[in-house]
Amino acid sequence: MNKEVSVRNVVIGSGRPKICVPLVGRSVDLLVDEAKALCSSEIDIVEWRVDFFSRVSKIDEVKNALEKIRQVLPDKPIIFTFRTEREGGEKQFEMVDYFQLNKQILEIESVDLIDIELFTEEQQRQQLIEIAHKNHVPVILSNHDFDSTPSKDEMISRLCKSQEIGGDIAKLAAMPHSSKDVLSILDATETMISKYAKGPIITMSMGSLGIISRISGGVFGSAVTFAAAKQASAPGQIAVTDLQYILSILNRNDK
Ligand SMILES: O=C1C[C@@](O)(C(=O)O)C[C@@H](O)[C@@H]1O
Repeated sequence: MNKEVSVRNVVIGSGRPKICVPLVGRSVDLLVDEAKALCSSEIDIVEWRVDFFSRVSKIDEVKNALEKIRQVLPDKPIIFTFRTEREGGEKQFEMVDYFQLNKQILEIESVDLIDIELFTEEQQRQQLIEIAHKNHVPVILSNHDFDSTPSKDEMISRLCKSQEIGGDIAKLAAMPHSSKDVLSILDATETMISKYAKGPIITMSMGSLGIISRISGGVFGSAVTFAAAKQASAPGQIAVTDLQYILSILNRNDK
């Protein structure tokens, strides 16, 4: 039995896949509008993609925006994510600033989960994981390949590495060039769950070819699926209302 990760009232890694919606507003007002639009929606988790925020280099403004989002969504688990440019993010940012930003956010203890990229400098990355754990914030260790889909073995090895070095949840997103690539990521997910997973796994195949993985990933063991409200944060995300409807059919007998 794999360990689940519980944040607020959401158990990641058990029952139906959880729906996560990214907030991508560039200003506080836009973020608050996006958050308000989600208030009455039956989503499980929100991800603040802070790399979209125009004032991301001003830590006080980041903290203030986070507080405003929290006021609108007091009970929703919030993932804090700065996606680096080389893994599909919006902004060029020095890595020293990436580590500093994440560290300062962890210290104020107002996020429920943090996304840290696997392929970052080892010592700093491990220090960040340690700080997260000290502050009781579970870590999603992530890797995104916007150009291609690695081999099944390589995907498994990255997911295993993510859990070995302290990720509470291992995540991998890859771009397919064929339907075989999509099958390969679903296959890697299933192998992880049946053989190697120590905690929840999140995978997705991106772009239009990969949409099937966002809908059906839960069948193979992916614990969270990302959907768009106002604007997608990655290629292939479908509208949250469509995803909710499809998942309600696929999970009729589940909680
Ligand atoms: O890692 C992910 C997954 C994602 O890239 C996707 O493909 O849905 C979207 C990102 O916002 C998130 O951080």
